[in-house]
Amino acid sequence: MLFRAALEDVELAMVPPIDTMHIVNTVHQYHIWSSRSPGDLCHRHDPLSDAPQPQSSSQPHNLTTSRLLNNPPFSSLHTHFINMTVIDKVKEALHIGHSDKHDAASTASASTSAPAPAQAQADGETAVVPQLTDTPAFDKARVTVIFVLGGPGAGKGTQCEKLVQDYGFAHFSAGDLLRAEQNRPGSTFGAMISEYIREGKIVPMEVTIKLLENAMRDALLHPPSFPEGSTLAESWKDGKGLFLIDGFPRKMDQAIKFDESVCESSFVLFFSTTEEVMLERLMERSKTSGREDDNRESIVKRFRTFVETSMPVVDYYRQRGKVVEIEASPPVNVVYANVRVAIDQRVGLVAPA
Ligand SMILES: Nc1ncnc2c1ncn2[C@@H]1O[C@H](COP(=O)(O)OP(=O)(O)OP(=O)(O)O)[C@@H](O)[C@H]1O
Ligand SMILES: O=c1ccn([C@@H]2O[C@H](COP(=O)(O)O)[C@@H](O)[C@H]2O)c(=O)[nH]1
Repeated sequence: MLFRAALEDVELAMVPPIDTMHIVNTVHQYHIWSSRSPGDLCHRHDPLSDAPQPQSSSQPHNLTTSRLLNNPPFSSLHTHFINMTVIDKVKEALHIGHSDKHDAASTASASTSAPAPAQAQADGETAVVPQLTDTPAFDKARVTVIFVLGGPGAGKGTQCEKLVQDYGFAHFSAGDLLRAEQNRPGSTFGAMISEYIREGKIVPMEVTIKLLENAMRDALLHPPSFPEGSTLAESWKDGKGLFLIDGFPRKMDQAIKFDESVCESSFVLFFSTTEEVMLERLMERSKTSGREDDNRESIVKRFRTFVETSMPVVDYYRQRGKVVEIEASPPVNVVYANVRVAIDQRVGLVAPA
């Protein structure tokens, strides 16, 4: 079976038999849960789940997609799913269109080159479509979110590490969370994430936003500990929190949905430098990083995605006066001195000397 899912509270008879897209949307609208498996990220068994308990197979009204697809008038949808690649299947289940030229081109090429293991993994597993809300999970008066953007290898992670040390931020890299999910035993999105990362493409927003939201929730529940009464402790008191969200949002849909369903960001730290500098840094990093996308072919694709898909996000925030641009070419400590000025001015935090 290609895409098994447990649908809660829906009877077959209740699903209106209209066209294929309508059915896919209907599938998406109802709650789709996976069986859950242990994971170790941020205290969660499943970092994509916001349900307190796994779905029990004995629950009433438990309708699998396989049953749905095998029943007329849905069987044509079944055939449709059989002919799809991993990325297509996920896009369709998440009802994401092939809206931009780059995505369409990359998907087309993936459809002829999808690796067998990825296909096998997607074929045998349960689909999880994370559900995002229409209202923010966190109050921006208590939770400070700073987005950290810049091209691949600009030095975002390096600067974030220093900010964590000095200011007590919780740092979540969207790429790291995706890689952890990719490697989590039992993840139904592992193969899909791997394929997107290798192609330098942006994973469907539902997955990334849910990973970020859950990581933030866990950090608020288990805040870092600081000496009582210190400025850093104050930042995490009474449900308050300070977050660096690194390498996100990379696409406009993510930017808008994160604001809507997680928390409005305060501002964007944007690290700018040339592709030449970034390429050199990434090639150096590739000697030790073990990252499957730290190779020349993936790096070129990532650069293209950055220019075509992510720079419009930076421009969107720039038009709203929310971008602090930092020249990222100089040595780490020179860059960091400018970062500190920006943080001190914009957040009003004072790091220990
Ligand atoms: N200012 C700098 N000068 C020289 N090297 C740097 C500088 N900043 C970071 N580096 C090095 O460049 C490489 C990329 O840095 P880093 O991993 O922080 O980039 P990134 O923007 O987080 O990358 P990605 O988007 O791919 O995750 C690392 O090996 C890091 O040590
Ligand atoms: O919001 C995001 C962030 C990242 N990705 C994918 O992950 C890789 C690696 O990201 P890094 O920030 O360089 O660690 C990126 O190329 C994307 O494929 C994503 O899909 N969505």
